[in-house]
Amino acid sequence: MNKALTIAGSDSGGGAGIQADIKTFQELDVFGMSAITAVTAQNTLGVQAVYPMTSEAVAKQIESIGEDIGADAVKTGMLFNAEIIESVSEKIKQYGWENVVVDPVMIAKGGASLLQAEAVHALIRHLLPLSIVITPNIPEAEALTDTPIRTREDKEEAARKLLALGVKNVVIKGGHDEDPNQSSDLFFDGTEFVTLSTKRIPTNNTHGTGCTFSAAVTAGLANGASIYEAVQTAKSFIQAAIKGQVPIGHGHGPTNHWAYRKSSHKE
Ligand SMILES: Nc1ncnc2c1ncn2[C@@H]1O[C@H](COP(=O)(O)OP(=O)(O)O)[C@@H](O)[C@H]1O
Ligand SMILES: Cc1ncc(COP(=O)(O)O)c(N)n1
Repeated sequence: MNKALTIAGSDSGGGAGIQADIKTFQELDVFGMSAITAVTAQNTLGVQAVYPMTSEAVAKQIESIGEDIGADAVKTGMLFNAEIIESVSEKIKQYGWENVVVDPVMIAKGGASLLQAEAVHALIRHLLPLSIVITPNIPEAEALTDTPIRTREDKEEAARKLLALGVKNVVIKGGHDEDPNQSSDLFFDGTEFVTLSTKRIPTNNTHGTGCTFSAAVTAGLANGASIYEAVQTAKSFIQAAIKGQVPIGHGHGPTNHWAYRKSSHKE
């Protein structure tokens, strides 16, 4: 029984955060568990409120899993503040977890802050060195490296800077790219750059794409895949999920977490 733990925020609307992660784990045959860092009141229109947990409450949830069940892979999403980042990092070290996927969530698509600006430094200092792979989108990669990203060369430069911070592997996701035809993610393991491209799907329903993608990478690692294999499957999973669409709510709708299972053509 392969088990994965997500340490992230709750999205009441069900499209991102903990909810997206657990749905994705389930779809990829992994037993999903959670440590909730914050409760958000959220829907397809945006984030209406954020209620962070105490760092103690987060640590306790992780201990409950570490002391009894264990985890084959762990992912982090919304961590909100420096105290939570520090206690999550401590617990990851305590339990010796190595398959750690860090999705450095900073800002929701509607603009709400999911990580306090002063916590970026704590993320870099405490958590990034414990990760096996990090999955920033373009604005997050820019914030972590102080590098504006416009071109492919900029992405490579940012990826190199992230590895210099102690990161072992990185995927810079291309959802925010200008390219109208392709959505291309750049994978870098310190030696080779590999681009994973799929056809860009014209849609507003991209709420939770980043969470879903990094959860799929985590599920792959829990199932024993290599990092690159896990990233490849995650790219197919998110492509199917965006294509599948779930047109609910009045704003940016979520992705379809069961579409990959149902699709006969896994791209
Ligand atoms: N319109 C789209 N069509 C196809 N793939 C997309 C689209 N938008 C995002 N993606 C893919 O979804 C994943 C998440 O990317 P991104 O949206 O950049 O993350 P985030 O949600 O963290 O901002 C990446 O694999 C990216 O290439
Ligand atoms: C609780 C929570 N965590 C993360 C996101 C980011 O979502 P996205 O995957 O669209 O960047 C979110 N909107 N809410």
